[in-house]
Amino acid sequence: MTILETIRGPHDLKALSGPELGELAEDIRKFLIEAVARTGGHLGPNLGVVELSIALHRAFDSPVDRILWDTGHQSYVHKLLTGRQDFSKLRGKGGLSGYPSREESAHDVIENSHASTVLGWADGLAKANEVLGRPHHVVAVIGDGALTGGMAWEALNNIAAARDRPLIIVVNDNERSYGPTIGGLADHLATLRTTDGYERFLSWGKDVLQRTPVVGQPLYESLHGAKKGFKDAFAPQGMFEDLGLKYVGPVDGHDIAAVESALSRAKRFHGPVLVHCLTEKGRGYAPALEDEADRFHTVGAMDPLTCAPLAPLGNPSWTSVFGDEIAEIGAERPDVVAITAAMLHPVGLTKFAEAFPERVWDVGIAEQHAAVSAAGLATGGLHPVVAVYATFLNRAFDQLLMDVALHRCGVTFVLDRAGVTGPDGPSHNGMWDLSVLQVVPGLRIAAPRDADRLREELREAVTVDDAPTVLRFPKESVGEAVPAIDRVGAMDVLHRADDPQVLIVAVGVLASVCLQAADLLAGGGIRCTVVDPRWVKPVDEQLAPLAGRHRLVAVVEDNSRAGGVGSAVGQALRDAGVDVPLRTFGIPEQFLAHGKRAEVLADIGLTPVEIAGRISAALAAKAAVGRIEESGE
Ligand SMILES: Cc1ncc(C[n+]2csc(CCOP(=O)(O)OP(=O)(O)O)c2C)c(N)n1
Ligand SMILES: CC(=O)[C@@H](O)[C@H](O)COP(=O)(O)O
Ligand SMILES: [Mg+2]
Repeated sequence: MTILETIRGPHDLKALSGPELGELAEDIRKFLIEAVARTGGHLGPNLGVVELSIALHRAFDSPVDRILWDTGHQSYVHKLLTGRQDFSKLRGKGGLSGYPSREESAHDVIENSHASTVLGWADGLAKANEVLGRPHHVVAVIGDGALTGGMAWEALNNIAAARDRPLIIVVNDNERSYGPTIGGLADHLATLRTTDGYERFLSWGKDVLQRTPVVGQPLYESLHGAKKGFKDAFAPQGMFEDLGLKYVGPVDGHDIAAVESALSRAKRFHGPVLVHCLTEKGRGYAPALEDEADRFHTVGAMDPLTCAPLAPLGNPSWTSVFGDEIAEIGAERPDVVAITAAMLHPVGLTKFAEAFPERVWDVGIAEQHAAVSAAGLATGGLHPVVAVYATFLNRAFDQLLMDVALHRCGVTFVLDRAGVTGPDGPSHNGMWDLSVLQVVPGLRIAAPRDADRLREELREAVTVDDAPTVLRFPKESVGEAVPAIDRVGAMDVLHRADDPQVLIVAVGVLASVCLQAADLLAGGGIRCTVVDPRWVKPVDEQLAPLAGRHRLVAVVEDNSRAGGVGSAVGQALRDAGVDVPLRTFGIPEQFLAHGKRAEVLADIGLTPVEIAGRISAALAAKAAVGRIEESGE
């Protein structure tokens, strides 16, 4: 039996000796590499926090003390130490979540997994402790990447305002987000790292001087008294202390005893303390350490020895089609520039950045800044392409509305991972963009159905220089090309029948699902037209007259049913006085549990069989109403 297998909860850690703790850390690394290779997941970040997680659970009494993880992608070790060691279905349907989950454990508090929120949560929880007179600790673990987010700084400002309210911030500084963390903050953390020499000098001084007869002790005391002056002079590290936070560190985040001792010191301090821990992303696994791009931030299922993917590589990903095309556009258009919020490679900007390094900016985990600075770039005469995951655009809604759209800036937002994403669970589905963006005046949204349309619509988007444009596409591989047989307005007609009864409006990647549904319906004698509007906002002017020639309209979208394309089409029909019943097949208004994308789509009925069945039922219901009306019942 390994030591890890004996750990049922944090209390089991407390009795372990130093060597046993070292063995436990080894067990955990071995476990993580084997388990995450089987299922996929956030391997690099978790390998980096093994000792830190052990030390946290020894120094504090979770769940009475609250240990909070920013983003939560680095909580696997925390799970292992809090009674969750069945990783066989990690991120899969019915298995453990890839993030903290309140349903799974009382030790988990935050599960939103959008970065930079932990300090706000900690501030609130610490205030609640104060008001309710609870003596418990609140500990927030935040990465150097997450610390680049504006929300973290709003929280720091508040935390620093109460100098006697205890709150412990652990900065897990591995010098990376996906790639190296950038900007002034990263530079400042780098400066703090160099104070290591100063700390060692101090402890050497303490040893030597305290042992020196007569003059030693007074000399040490005056040296210690002058500590702040020394630090400022030799190793400027004032920012956190100037803000009003006690700074402890830097601490070797892989030395359990050192981290535990720093945390114990922090616990005794009756105010906000920041403990700066230095860790290595991917620690202990050579392939991760050799991966310069992102240190195995996330991996798919793979062979742990060769790192070869377990699933065969299919068609290229949507991301890579975008990445190739934007690089080509960049070569033709010197005014096209790109912005990423700390995700250069995952959003497909690698080629563009290699070709035009001076025309791409990584702004950190700062989607709001990405949008506003894009407005500035556009006003300055460039055409910015802001590439983010759909779910993270939520952060920048106000900036898109007020800075980009109100100012009529030509900015293209490229939303990867739109629709159901799957294994990352409720926080990562990009299922709200088509709803929240409907209200933005002047905005145009394209939802390509295949790779050719992605290229075509991206090129159309970057020609719009007086309004924002959005392009959205899902995770994973592009399917086969779906050819158009005709055009109506700017819409592609994908399927047509004589004397059609049902108009199916297929949004983006769901076009092929709609065509299969139309085939099934044809088998039952129901004749359909299937169109892909290509640009789903604004609604094409030809859609209402086309709808008027059918008995039922079905809008199929990989987005919340509330307020998406279905709602916009319904509004357009009403405005045009077209009285045809409309059904929207989209994502129900709920947070979707993790699982494979295909499983989640099946669970919510976005499959050809379900859609065909429901269209057929809707048509039958309409016919029944018609018969009742005719007979005057
Ligand atoms: C608002 C938001 N934007 C982007 C992301 C995607 N993302 C997840 S982890 C990560 C990097 C985090 O870096 P850091 O906080 O230093 O943690 P590390 O992985 O290095 O431990 C990013 C950009 C996110 N989760 N939330
Ligand atoms: C935590 C986070 O937000 C990212 O790491 C995300 O999990 C990556 O998702 P993909 O694996 O789809 O790139
Ligand atoms: Mg980091």
